[in-house]
Amino acid sequence: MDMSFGSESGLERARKRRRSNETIMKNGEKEKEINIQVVVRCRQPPADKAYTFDRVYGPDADQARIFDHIVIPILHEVKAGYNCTLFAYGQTSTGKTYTMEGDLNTIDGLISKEAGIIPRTLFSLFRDLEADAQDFSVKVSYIELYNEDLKDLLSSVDDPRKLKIQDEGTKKGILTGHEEVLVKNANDGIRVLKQGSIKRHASQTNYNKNSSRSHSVFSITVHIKETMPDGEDLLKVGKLNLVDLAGSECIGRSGAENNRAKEAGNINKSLLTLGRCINALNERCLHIPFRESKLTRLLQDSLGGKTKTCIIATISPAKISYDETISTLDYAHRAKNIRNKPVANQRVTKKALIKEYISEIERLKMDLLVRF
Ligand SMILES: Nc1ncnc2c1ncn2[C@@H]1O[C@H](COP(=O)(O)OP(=O)(O)OP(=O)(O)O)[C@@H](O)[C@H]1O
Repeated sequence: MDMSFGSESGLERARKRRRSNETIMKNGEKEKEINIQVVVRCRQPPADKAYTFDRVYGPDADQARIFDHIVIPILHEVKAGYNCTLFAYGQTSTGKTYTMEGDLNTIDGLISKEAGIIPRTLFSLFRDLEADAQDFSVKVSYIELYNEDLKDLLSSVDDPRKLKIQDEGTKKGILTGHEEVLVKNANDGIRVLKQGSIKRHASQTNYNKNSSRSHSVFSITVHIKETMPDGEDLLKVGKLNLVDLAGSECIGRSGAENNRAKEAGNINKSLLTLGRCINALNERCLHIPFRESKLTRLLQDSLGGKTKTCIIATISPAKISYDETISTLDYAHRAKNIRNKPVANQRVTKKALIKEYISEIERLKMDLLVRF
């Protein structure tokens, strides 16, 4: 006998949810698969090949337009308690650092026209949080990955042993042991960013007089207090990772020799692993080679995980860069098919947060004991 007559059977409901890419989790929350967002920023688009992306910007797109279109919606998700990642990918000298950082100088406490995503994010975030008149706190961290070594750009002690990427359970891919600096306002955040940027590995290449030779991740974590109807205070936590990847380059043409050639080799190797992970995710393979580089271990949750991710692919206007441009577009096109299952972070009680801070203090004390 068909027990579901006149109403939907459980199987039919599950089928419908699968068609809409929706799963109901144990705690009753809906988990929905969404595609990674891919945006292309080009100073002159290639004429003879067609691709489909979420958005494409030409040479007339200024920093404010990129921020308003791409980042504002992501900031809403961060404030709603999601983890989000935005990363810039592209050939060397195509504008990744310009897009992510741009001009970091402020005039009378205001950002410049050429300011990129990070300074604009800090200003927009503080403006919104202050307008909402809720209790909140904002912390930032800044790390770089150079030649497969992680470095905390905000730490006064240079001890790479402190930094660890978790491999197990729900914390898989999460970095621990790095400084998280509490910032009071946007200008304070920019001061911290500038302080870290000075320490970042950069050198002159044939293509770029200030080329980033490392991958960097600037993270902004926001805690917002919410008071429940029963009077209990809960904290909503959202995080935004802003990733500036080192540029992919053709070693022969970029003039890299000796250590610089080794650097370029390492950069290309980690980007190659990132490409292999994107391909494997795209082809729905069972094994994704995340573990083969620290870059992909760090980005694991952003690719096929619970994070909301957007990739900005930057391409060159130069004819000589045609092959690299096509390679970037192919890379970005494949990334477009990756599906993430974003889940909002659980609200935490003050008690749970204090417990977390106590264990963090214990861990830092142990670190000090080991060092001295
Ligand atoms: N859309 C743009 N408008 C104006 N200037 C730009 C734009 N994109 C990049 N530039 C300029 O081009 C130069 C190279 O840009 P940038 O350093 O951001 O490249 P990159 O992709 O980060 O390079 P690398 O991978 O070598 O670090 C910089 O001087 C930057 O100011």
